Amino acid sequence: MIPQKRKPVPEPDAQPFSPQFSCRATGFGFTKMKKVVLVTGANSGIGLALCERLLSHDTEGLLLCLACRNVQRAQAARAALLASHPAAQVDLLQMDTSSVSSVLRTAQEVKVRYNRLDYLYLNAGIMPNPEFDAKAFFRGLFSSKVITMFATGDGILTQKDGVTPDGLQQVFATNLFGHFLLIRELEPVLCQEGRTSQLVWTSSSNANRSAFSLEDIQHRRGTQPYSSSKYATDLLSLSLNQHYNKQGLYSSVVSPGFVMTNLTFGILPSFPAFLWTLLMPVFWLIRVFTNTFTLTPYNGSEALLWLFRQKPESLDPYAKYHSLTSGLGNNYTQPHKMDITFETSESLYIKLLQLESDTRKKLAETQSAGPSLKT
Ligand SMILES: NC(=O)C1=CN([C@@H]2O[C@H](COP(=O)(O)OP(=O)(O)OC[C@H]3O[C@@H](n4cnc5c(N)ncnc54)[C@H](OP(=O)(O)O)[C@@H]3O)[C@@H](O)[C@H]2O)C=CC1
Ligand SMILES: CC(C)CCC[C@@H](C)[C@H]1CC[C@H]2C3=C(CC[C@]12C)[C@@]1(C)CCC(=O)C[C@@H]1CC3
Repeated sequence: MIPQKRKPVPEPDAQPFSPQFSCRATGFGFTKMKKVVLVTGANSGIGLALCERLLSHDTEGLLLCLACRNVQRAQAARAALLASHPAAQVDLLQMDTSSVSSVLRTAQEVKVRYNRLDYLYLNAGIMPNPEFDAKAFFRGLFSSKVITMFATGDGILTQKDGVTPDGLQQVFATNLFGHFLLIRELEPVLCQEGRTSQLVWTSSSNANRSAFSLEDIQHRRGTQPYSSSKYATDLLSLSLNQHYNKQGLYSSVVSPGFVMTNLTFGILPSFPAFLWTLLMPVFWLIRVFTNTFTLTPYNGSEALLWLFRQKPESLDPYAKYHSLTSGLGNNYTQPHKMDITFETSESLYIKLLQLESDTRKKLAETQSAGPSLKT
């Protein structure tokens, strides 16, 4: 785990039944309990902007935990957050969402460190080896689908996926399955009597039913693993609500819009970052026609922050909450019904439970075989 200096602030309450905003007695009188918020992929882009905005919203009432795969980048993000919010408590965890053992180890550490988890932002994500279809893009520019194309990226992007050392498809493992395992492992801290917890997924407008198949949930055979993983995210969120709402756990999905981050810079690799910046006036113009061009991580994190402020019971499990920015640059959040069915979400859930069980068995076998048998 990442070494860090911890500030002498009170630990969250040890009582599982204590309400979210309760006070507890300490040697120095009564102290308001901190809400514990964990964000995956928090060291850059939308995740980092969210952390910044959460701390601006409530510096002292939150215990923010950044779960990142790269220790140096995580430490840099923590330093940046503390520079603007010196009174904040920001912890670090090393976690690679694409690795089963890393997720299980991190979950264990979370359970040891914190005995409550109020918000879990499932934000880490990748779009590896993207291929931009310039021909389809120019055809799209002169078609009736031009606005949809700019809002969703539909029809102009494909990716080449890889396989993880656990034998899972890279995009599926990183964007969806690692997060699913994390939730399952964290059940004891997420589902506590007398308290609600929220899961917030960074999904995408690129989630598309046509890219997803229940017969191939990992998208081994297609060329749109990213779109498939985000559609699966939408389905999974619905089934998590079905299975966990009665235990006080609620799940929602967000579409941050089109945001310029490391992920999107990778789409046109021959296009250096400064050229994207030069295109800003073009993007501002496009924003007049589609409010999905949020462009900055700050704007893109709007719906993620909005959900933080909502009562989870009031949220619609069939809605995707979109971060939107108007032509004049004003941010707002709007729910849109998702193109998903209850039956498909349940079928996916069953398949994920089966994969979880297979993966755990495989890991146990590898571990019992001992390190000498590992390649
Ligand atoms: N940018 C956009 O237009 C949109 C983005 N999204 C989604 O937003 C989320 C955040 O992406 P964004 O901010 O754009 O891009 P960034 O690349 O800036 O952020 C992605 C974050 O995920 C982390 N990450 C990647 N792989 C892993 C892994 N295996 N384990 C742990 N962390 C990992 C990255 O860490 P590291 O720095 O080490 O790579 C990084 O912190 C993603 O889920 C993405 O799909 C959705 C719609 C639009
Ligand atoms: C003038 C040209 C260089 C403009 C090129 C624009 C496209 C590269 C982008 C238009 C819509 C964008 C988009 C995404 C990526 C970049 C675009 C295709 C996403 C697919 C990125 C990841 C997501 O999750 C959703 C985004 C939707 C819009």
